Amino acid sequence: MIVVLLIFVVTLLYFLHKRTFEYWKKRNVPGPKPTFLVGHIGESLFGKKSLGDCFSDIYKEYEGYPFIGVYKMMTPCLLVRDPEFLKCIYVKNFKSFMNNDFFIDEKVDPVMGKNPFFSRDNIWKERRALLTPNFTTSKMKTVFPLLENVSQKAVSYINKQIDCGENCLESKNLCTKITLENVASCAFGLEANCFNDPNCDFQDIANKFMSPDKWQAFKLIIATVIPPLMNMLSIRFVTKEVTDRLRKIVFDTVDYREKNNVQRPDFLQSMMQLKESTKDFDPDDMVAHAASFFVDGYETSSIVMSFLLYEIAKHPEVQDKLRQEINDAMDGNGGKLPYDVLMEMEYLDACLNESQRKNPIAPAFFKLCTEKFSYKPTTTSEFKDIDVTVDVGTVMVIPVQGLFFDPKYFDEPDKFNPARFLKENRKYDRSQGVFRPFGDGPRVCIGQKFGMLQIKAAVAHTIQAFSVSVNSKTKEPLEFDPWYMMLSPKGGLWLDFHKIK
Ligand code: HEM
Repeated sequence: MIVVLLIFVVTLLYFLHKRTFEYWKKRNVPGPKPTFLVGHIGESLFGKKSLGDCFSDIYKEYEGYPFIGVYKMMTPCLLVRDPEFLKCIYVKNFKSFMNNDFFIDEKVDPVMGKNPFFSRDNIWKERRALLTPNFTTSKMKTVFPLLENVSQKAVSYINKQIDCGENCLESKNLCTKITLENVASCAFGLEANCFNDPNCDFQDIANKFMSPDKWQAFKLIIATVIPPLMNMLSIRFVTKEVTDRLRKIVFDTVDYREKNNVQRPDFLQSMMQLKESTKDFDPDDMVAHAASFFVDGYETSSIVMSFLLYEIAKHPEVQDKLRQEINDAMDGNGGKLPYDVLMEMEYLDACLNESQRKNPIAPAFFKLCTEKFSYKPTTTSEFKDIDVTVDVGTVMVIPVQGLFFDPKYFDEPDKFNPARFLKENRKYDRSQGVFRPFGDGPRVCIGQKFGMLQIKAAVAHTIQAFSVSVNSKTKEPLEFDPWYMMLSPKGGLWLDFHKIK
């Protein structure tokens, strides 16, 4: 009996495998041979490679092809190499690709479920429209003094560490303190106290939310690889404990402001106004959006900032040039770095771009096809002349890491070379617009301005005050934790700080 059952199961699996993995073959789309059940991401599922590396390797192998048929376990996905096709996905034919291949039901996870990143269709449109006014240039100018204040506190914190004989700090740890202080101040109008108390409330919430522990990493893998399982198994990104703590922070602060008639130029104030002026915007929406701002605002920016400091530390010639630009800007502005001046610092901008190119925090994105779409490379394109029709429900893989390290678009891609992003070198630019660290089109990162501003402010003040070098505790060449969906270097990025006299 058992043998018969076994033969039945094996036969069933064989036909399932054959049917699933013939999807691209039937459509004449080229691609590597998939592995039983795991498709092309087996090495990532077993922790041997990151998901970004899996797709980047396929990207390299299929040089000259505009797209490649791959499988995320048993889900057919189209990995897109052609920059023209990418433009269609992000901008030109946005209607066909408007959803991310991530979805969190707000009934399961009331904080992340209301985040635009995890929302779909018209609900996404409504939420995006509601939040957009909080991220305009004029809003950034309003919150800038709050960010400047935190940057100065970061400098005092590093100074204090040095005075206590501690020159060596872990970059991500330092940058998380900075971004947590920023979002606590800009989202809730509170001081997080991360520089004085390593166990402060916000740091504790952050540790529970996003620390690359195995369970949180596993949740991210499920959300990326089999998104529907998150809802089927009622898995929450933000645990009930963290949600309740964030809710208490928001309600206590709102209560205090209402009783004391306090007005502050921050995100929470905007949410309070929305509660008053918008039908169907209830206190839970206010909590979810303020909490989302907190969650989105600190982690991505702290990873980007930590790599920028590391690259600057590793390249003394870049550091000298950057410090010169900062000092010149400060000299011309009474020892200060006002918003407009910071925004015009070209070399700082180039360093940030180059660091994001070399260390992309999201090495692959996934978009969902929502309306049938056909693509054929143009006759002038350098890609092979093959076409494809993408059906509704197909997952599109944007191989960010593959594109950012392709020598066709970036000379000597392994080299940290900020000069490639300077205006004077634009005439040599061959990148065909593939550099999109914040995405593009209607779904571009809503917090791009805020993220860049907080990184630039903190890095400029730090580099002005300290010379930075890499400490031997950093394990080089860097190796990344394959379980963590964003970039997490094993052992951390340890940097030495020395006061500039
Ligand atoms: C340097 C830091 C950051 C990076 C590299 C980054 C990157 C990204 C990327 C790649 C996307 C996806 C874009 C797409 O789907 O095409 C995204 C979406 C998003 N980001 Fe950011 N982000 C950063 C900072 C922030 C900050 C500071 C906030 C808010 C305070 C934020 C809020 C969001 C939201 C809400 C979305 C979803 C937008 C939508 O789907 O409409 N991000 N981000």
